[in-house]
This record gives sequence, C-alpha cells and structure tokens, in this order.
Amino acid sequence: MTRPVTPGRSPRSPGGSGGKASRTYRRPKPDAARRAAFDVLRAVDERDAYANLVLPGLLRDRRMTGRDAALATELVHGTLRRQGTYDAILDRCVDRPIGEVDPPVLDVLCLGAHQLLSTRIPTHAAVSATVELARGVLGDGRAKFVNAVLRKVSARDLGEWLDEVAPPYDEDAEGHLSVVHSHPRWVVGALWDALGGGREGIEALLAADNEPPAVTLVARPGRSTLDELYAAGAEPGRWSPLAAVLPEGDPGAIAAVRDGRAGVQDEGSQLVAQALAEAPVAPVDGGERRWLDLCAGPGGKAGLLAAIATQRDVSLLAVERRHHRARLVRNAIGWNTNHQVVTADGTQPAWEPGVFDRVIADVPCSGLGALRRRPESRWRRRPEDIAELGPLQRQLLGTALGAVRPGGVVAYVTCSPHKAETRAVVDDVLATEAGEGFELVDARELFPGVTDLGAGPDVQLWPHLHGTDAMYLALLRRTV
Ligand SMILES: C[S@@+](CC[C@H](N)C(=O)[O-])C[C@H]1O[C@@H](n2cnc3c(N)ncnc32)[C@H](O)[C@@H]1O
Repeated sequence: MTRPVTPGRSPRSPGGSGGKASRTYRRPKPDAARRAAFDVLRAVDERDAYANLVLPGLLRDRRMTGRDAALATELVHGTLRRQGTYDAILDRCVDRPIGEVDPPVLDVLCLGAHQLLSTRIPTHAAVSATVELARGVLGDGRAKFVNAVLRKVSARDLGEWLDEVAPPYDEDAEGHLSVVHSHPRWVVGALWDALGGGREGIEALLAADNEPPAVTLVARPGRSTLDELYAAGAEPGRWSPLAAVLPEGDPGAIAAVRDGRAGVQDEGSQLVAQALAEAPVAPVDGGERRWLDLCAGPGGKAGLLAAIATQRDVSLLAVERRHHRARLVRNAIGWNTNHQVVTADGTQPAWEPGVFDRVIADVPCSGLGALRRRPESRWRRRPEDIAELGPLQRQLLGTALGAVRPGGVVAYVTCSPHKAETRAVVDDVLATEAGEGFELVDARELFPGVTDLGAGPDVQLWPHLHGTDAMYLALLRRTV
C-alpha cells in the first residue's frame, strides 16, 4: 500500500531521485502551507485572533513566500469564510453531531473540505496532504478518522452537496441562503432586511461577501498622485477620484504608501470622507477653520480628511478612545502639526460646543458591511452585539451634533448596513433634543457618477453593486 504523497512533491518529479530511484519509503516533507493554515485556524478558534493579523506574521516568521504563502492564505480565508457550508456538509459525513468533534479535528476537516470542494487541488492530493497534516498535528488514530471523513466528502462536488444539505429555498429561504452562501442565518436576515428586494440581490450580496476584496489605494490629495500609484503598478479605481486598485503585489512596497502619502483604503471609505469634505456648508467669516473626527482610529478617514483639510488651511482634531489606535491616527495625520490627535472618550467632549465646520462620527459598529475583509467575523458577531452598540452609537452621534456650528455638517458613518445601526440611530437622535435644528442633507449628490444609490437622503453602498464595503452615510446639517 502506498503512503500519501504531499502534492507537488511526487517522487517521480524531475530532480527528485536523479534517476537512482530509491525503493525505501520517504515520509513526505512537512507541508508548510497547510501547517501554517492549520495554526492560524487554531489561533482564531482558541485565542479569538484575527486571521488577517496573525497570518502575515506567521508567514514572515516561517519565511514563507510565493506559492506556499499564497496557498496558506487561500486556505485560511476560504476555510473561514465557507465554514458554515463545510460544517453542514461535514455534519453528514461524521457519525456524531458536528459540535462534538474536537475543534482541532474539525479545523483539519474543514481545511480538507475546502480543498476538495472549492479549489482546483486534485482530490487525491487534497485528501493525502490533509491526512498527512492530521498525522502531524493530531496523531495517527485521528488521521485515520480524517481520511475516512474526507473520502466521504470527496464523493460529491459542492453543488451536489448543497442540493443535499441546504433546505429548499421555497421552504426556508434564509436557511437555504445561510448554508449555500455560508453566513449565519441571522446575518442573512439582517442583510436582506437592509437591502430589500428579492432573491437575486441578496444572493449577489452574500456571494460578494465570499470574494476577497481588491486592494484599493488612496492618493491623499496634495501628498501623492494617482500617477505615482499607477507608476507603481496600480490601475484606476472605479468611483473615487482618488482611488487606484493594486492588482497584485505588496502595497507596503510602494514608496508613497510606506511614507503615508498614500494609503490602503476601501473606495467606500474614500467616498464617504470626500462626501463630508464636499458637502455645502454655510459660509462663515474667515472661512472654515476646524474639522472633527470623533472616532478616528486607526486613521483611514482621518488621513484623507487631514490631507484635504491641509489644502484648505483647516485643522483637524482627531479623537480616539483607545491608546494604541490613537497612535495609529498620529501616524496617519501627525505629519502636519496643524492637526491634533487626542486619546479621549468622544462622548465626553473636551472641546467647546458648536465650533466645528465639519464633523465625522464613524462609530463602532458590527462591521456587517465588511465581512469579505475579515473572514472569521461573521461567526463571531452575535445579534445581541447590535443592541449593545446602539446606545454608544446614539451618544456619539449626539456629541457630534453638539460639536458642529450653525450651517455646518455632520457625517454619521458605519461599515454596517444593519438598519438598527444606520437609519434607526439617525432617526432616533434626530427625534431627541440633540437633533433639534438639524436637517438631513441628500447625500447622494455628493457621490458624483456613483449609481444605485437608492431613494436617499442617506447613502448605502454595497459590495455587490459598488465593489466597496457596505458603508452607510447620513449627512446632517445644522440649520440654526
Ligand atoms: C469604525 S472605527 C473608526 C474607523 C476610522 N474612522 C477609520 O476610518 O480608520 C470606530 C473607532 O471608534 C473608537 N471608539 C469607540 N468608542 C469610542 C468613544 N467613546 N470615543 C472615541 N472613540 C471611540 C474605536 O476604538 C474605533 O477605533
């Protein structure tokens, strides 16, 4: 009986045995990519780590580059995103409820299922390499179990499995979409509620959440140019006049990004920051002087706003409650001493009320609009989180309204489309004393050329329609 052979390491491959074929069995070399993927999945599971943060460090420490690094990345992201689908399939292939399978064993099984059902890795290679991984990290006994389960998984392709395990759409639409597109059922419900419409739209949105986003750059005005980014290999962005898309390569290798003159920023974030900067405000003697970013960390929007503010001779005050995130904001805007970063609670204003021309409250939220960016986050979030965040979101918007001068504008922003975090917050705060003297501005006019902006006056962007995160923006102008 032959033992499994790690894919790509066939003993017959050129340069393998150099013609002197040895008949003694050689244990396959440890598979660095799968081992790295397994270690990241364990960190996500055991320590609540973020795959996006753990993986790059681990690849660096293990000096993994090129194909190994690309495979490890694909395995980690794909396995985490598709975990719901794979769990439903594995549930049919093991002899006990999936919840009773040891988490490390389940991680190996999911890694195997991902290779078998969603990659072009040949079946025999996917099974043998995953069993070899299991032998190394789980031991021989459990490797046999992994082998047996993966053989069952490999009997069907993904479409056939989904027909088998997902409830029929007509009987249970949310349950069907939840299994087919690997989102928790409550998230499917919340996204659908926010998006409206029929099956086509929500399917397109859920599918977009499973696609890794393009790396988008922003050329901060007055500091870098699109031409500089194009010269470094980037291509034009879709909507934002400051955006460029990097089709491949490390953005950190681009001098403008390294120097902070440009940054990595989703086009949705660029668009909402520019909308705030371009929103009409009532003129004041001496022109605009002060802008406020109430929830600034890690500094993406602050970095862009600071560049625009500098061009207009305006100073930006950036507030962030957490020290380490405030440090990141300092990195983003500290190049100009006209701008200031303070570590403070934005709900306890340490500034005079009614003095800022423009204010942004990019409040902490569930992040349901950025699921494609953080592969594990959909499984971490709970419906209760939405309710728990509500009071802080309302307080921060209230503080933002209190900070703006008459004729000035406030941007309320979330990277979640959940209605309870978007419209409901704005409506509630407008109905309180804090909202007196404010009107909603039609924000759509501040997104020139952008299609599918809905009925307004607020704007909701969508991954499947705009290729951006699902950013939400409501613009409120102080009338008195
Ligand atoms: C959605 S993020 C902001 C993203 C940021 N505007 C950007 O574009 O990079 C929300 C931020 O608000 C911060 N935050 C949470 N509660 C806060 C509070 N009470 N006051 C100020 N900042 C707060 C969080 O630490 C987090 O950094």
